[in-house]
Amino acid sequence: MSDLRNAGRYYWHYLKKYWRGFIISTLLIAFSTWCIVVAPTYLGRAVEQLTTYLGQWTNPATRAQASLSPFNHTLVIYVLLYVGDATTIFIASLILARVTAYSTGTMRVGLFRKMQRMQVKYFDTHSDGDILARFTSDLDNIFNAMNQALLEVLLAVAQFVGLLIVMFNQNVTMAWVTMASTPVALVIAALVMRKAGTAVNQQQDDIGRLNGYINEQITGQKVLITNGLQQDSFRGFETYNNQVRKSALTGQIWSGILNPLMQGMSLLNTAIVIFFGSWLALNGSLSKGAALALVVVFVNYAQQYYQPIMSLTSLYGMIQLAITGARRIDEVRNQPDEVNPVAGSHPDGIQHELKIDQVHFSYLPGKEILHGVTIDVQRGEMVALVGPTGSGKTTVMNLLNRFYDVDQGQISFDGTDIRTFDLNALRQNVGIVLQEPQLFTGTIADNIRYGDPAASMDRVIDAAKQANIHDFIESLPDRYLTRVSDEQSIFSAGQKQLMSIARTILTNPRLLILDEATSNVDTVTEAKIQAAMDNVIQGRTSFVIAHRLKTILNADKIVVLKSGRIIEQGTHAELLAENGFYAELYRNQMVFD
Ligand SMILES: Nc1ncnc2c1ncn2[C@@H]1O[C@H](COP(=O)(O)OP(=O)(O)OP(=O)(O)O)[C@@H](O)[C@H]1O
Repeated sequence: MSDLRNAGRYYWHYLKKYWRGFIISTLLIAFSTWCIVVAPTYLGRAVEQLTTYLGQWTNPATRAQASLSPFNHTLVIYVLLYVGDATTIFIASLILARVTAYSTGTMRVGLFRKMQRMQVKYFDTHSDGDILARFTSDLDNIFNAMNQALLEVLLAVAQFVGLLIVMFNQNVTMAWVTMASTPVALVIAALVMRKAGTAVNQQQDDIGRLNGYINEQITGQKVLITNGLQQDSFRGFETYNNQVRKSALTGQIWSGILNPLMQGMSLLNTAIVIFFGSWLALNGSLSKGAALALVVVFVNYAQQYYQPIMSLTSLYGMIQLAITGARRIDEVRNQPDEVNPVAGSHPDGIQHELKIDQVHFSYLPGKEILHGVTIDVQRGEMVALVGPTGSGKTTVMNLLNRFYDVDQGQISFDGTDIRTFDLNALRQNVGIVLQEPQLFTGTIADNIRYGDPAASMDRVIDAAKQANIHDFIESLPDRYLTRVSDEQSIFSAGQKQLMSIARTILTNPRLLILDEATSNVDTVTEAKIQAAMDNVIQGRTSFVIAHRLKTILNADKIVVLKSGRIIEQGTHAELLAENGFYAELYRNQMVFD
């Protein structure tokens, strides 16, 4: 039930904007219900008028008075009522289709905007496929349900209310008798809906996991092929696919069982009405004829009474998917945003020093990764972070531009805690060249000016020259206007890295973080990357996460991390003289080089 409440809140949030459309549709639907309810009375009147006409016409004495015009008149009204019903339903469905298209469009925008505000932690802990499923399968389910069910729901409600009014107008006791089975039906419906809800939730979560798996297998296809793991990959797929099949089947069974159960309740209801009506005919104060007429009328109502409920339950599978979709999208909406201080100050680069002061940090509660790390960096200095894999180098980088916040201690620019800076302003001061650079769909020029879309072509070319990628770009037929995307990249891994360096150079950051990725490129490209890095580092305060020690020999400070602790710190010469961990690491690498 809490899912239902939350879904209600979720839909209200997006639909309240369209209240006018709803009111107009509701009025139109009320009018169409009135047409349908009133039409049979005109049919009865028409039959009565035709009988009168035939009686007069067959009698020579009255034949002159016989006229078909009252009958024709009634028949026209009867036809108009049905035309009115069809037209109003058509207009209402158009309005609701518009509401559906606009509101699901707004939901998509809301979800996308939320993604941009969310903490990096969410993306680190959820698979891309699962996140994508919320945009695709969940939003599609919501769209389908709204498209098909919204009109039906409004119609069913109007029909139900109309029927209650008519029943209570006719006979209050019989109206209560007709409604007597409602509590039992509600309890049954609530129980089944609960089961169906759990199953459909499971189904959507399983679909998210399946998508995540497929996404991972597509991304890692080359690794799979190289290692001959296609069969294992397929087995993994089968496991996830079977889970989806099982939960989808369970969901369908529970959702599908509701409609037959309500049909059974409808039959039971009719039996109750016949039984009580007959008792009333035999024992009540009404004349036998009137009581019998009442039974006939109410048997009719009893059958109609469950119609709206049944039409809602036949849509239940779809509605449940939409409720689950709302839950999964709401889950994202409820994720905490990045913490951005109100009226945060703007850092003016790093005038004197950057200090990482006694920093403790854990990604997961109780599993500390950094244990009191302290690093002092003077303006313009280059610091190299060195250490075995998993020692915490990338984690330090993650803290410097607040992908994550420290648990204890602080990071400060010129004595000011970076958590007090406006988040955007802080990030404008920090440039990062990631180990796995990303390209976006667009031209090469667009990709270089990604951080500053207004940058002139001259600045783009200048950045590309400094990054040593200009000559390659010039060799392409469309040069800077060549279209690229991350999947259809024309760049090698090393060239992609150079593109990423060009992008960072263009934004002119005060603090630079380079996650060095020279290990998987040829020596010529490596030299180019090294030269580009030297260009970009010049005159800036910088952190370099170094995997190849020969690239950091000139660093002002080399910080050696091991298991989240600093074990050595100094210049290359100092650390060699110390003859500790770094010296050994260096000697080992020199052997290979
Ligand atoms: N998002 C995350 N959630 C939980 N733990 C994480 C996360 N990212 C990293 N870790 C853990 O934090 C520790 C430090 O990881 P980190 O990526 O900082 O190491 P690193 O020194 O940069 O390694 P490498 O040289 O391999 O890049 C590792 O034990 C890792 O398992």
